[in-house]
Amino acid sequence: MPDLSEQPSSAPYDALLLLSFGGPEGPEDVVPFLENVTRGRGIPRERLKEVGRHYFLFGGVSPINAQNRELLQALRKDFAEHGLDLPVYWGNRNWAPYLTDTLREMVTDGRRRILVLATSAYASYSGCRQYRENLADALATLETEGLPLPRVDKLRHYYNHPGFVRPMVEATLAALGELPEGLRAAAHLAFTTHSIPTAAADTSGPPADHGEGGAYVAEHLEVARLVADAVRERTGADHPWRLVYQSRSGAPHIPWLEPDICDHLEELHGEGAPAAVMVPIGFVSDHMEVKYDLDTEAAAKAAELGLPVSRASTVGADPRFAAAVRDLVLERAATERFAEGGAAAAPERCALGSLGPSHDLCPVGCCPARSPRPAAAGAD
Ligand SMILES: CC1=C(CCC(=O)O)c2cc3nc(cc4[nH]c(cc5[nH]c(cc1n2)c(C)c5CCC(=O)O)c(CCC(=O)O)c4C)C(CCC(=O)O)=C3C
Ligand SMILES: [Fe+2]
Repeated sequence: MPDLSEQPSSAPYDALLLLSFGGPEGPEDVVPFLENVTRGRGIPRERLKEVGRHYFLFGGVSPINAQNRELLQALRKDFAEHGLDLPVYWGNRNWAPYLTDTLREMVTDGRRRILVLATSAYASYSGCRQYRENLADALATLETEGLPLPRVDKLRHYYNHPGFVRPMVEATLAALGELPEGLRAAAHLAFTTHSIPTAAADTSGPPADHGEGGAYVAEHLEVARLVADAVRERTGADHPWRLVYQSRSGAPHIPWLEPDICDHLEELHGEGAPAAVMVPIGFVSDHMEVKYDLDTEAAAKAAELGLPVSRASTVGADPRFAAAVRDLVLERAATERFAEGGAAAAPERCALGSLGPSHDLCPVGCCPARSPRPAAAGAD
């Protein structure tokens, strides 16, 4: 007889929603996609033309949707193999399947208590609050349609979860292995993430974390350190490392996080570094920011300099990441049951390093928008 108390329970949740950015799937999608991304965001036309060109170089197809389909399959497989009976849906901010359509489908299917996994591991306006605003907008649309409103909660940031960090350690080791053998031991590690305006970085995370760089920079530095330490333990070599940025947009007079990966490669070359590994810790899959900004642009810069580089892969649909999501779902479900008086104890919360597990509920003032808008799944 199976012990039913051993069955993993996601109660009170009745569905998981994978919430992502979305990307174009053909040349005719590129301009409407970019219009969706930049609606009301004041991105210079020149930058948009430039970014459109990146997509056209790849046939107008972003890899991100295929990667999310893979992640969806990996999650369903992991849940099924571990007896977790929780349907998984997928919706995007900027392209089909659109979040509003998915949420409508979920409600029509009878889902009333929804947990959200965003494909962004860190605190920031773009990676956290903007998704919460998108959820609020979608809920408002369902309300105007007279549909019942589900309760929506968002999983905590998972940047320091071992299921996110450990695949990146393996990926960094693999990328070191792609460098010429004689250059490996002294190769630099360039941990890279999306640049954001310094004003957005400074106010990222809960108000208590605000200050220079905010939670955004602190969380990335933590992951960089965790990966660098684990790599040193495995190779015995003390690779110099730095956190750098990529994919800057916005007006030139507005300060964004620096240095840019290309400037950093130039600096490394100038200092006589023998080789470098680019480790895109800021991204969950090898989407366009990785394929173009690193594999195309930064790789060309390195070739021009004569600096050997390789690039570590992101976690993507790694089974360890899928297992981490299951762990986070079960943890949050148990936390809710505890809060509602249905469980004897709060669950353990898995996190590497010293920052500790991130908050479940974004407090008031977490990653504020420039102009305040309704946001779901938080305290405000
Ligand atoms: C922090 C962050 C992440 C990581 C967290 C997360 O994953 O959420 C991220 C991810 C992504 N960004 C993406 C694409 C774009 N981001 C843009 C613009 C911007 N991103 C920003 C930040 C971030 N972006 C910011 C501050 C802007 C400026 C304007 C604004 O405040 O909105 C623009 C407009 C043109 C341009 O400015 O480059 C595009 C096309 C794609 C899809 C890639 C694909 O298609 O494979 C993905 C996963
Ligand atoms: Fe936040």
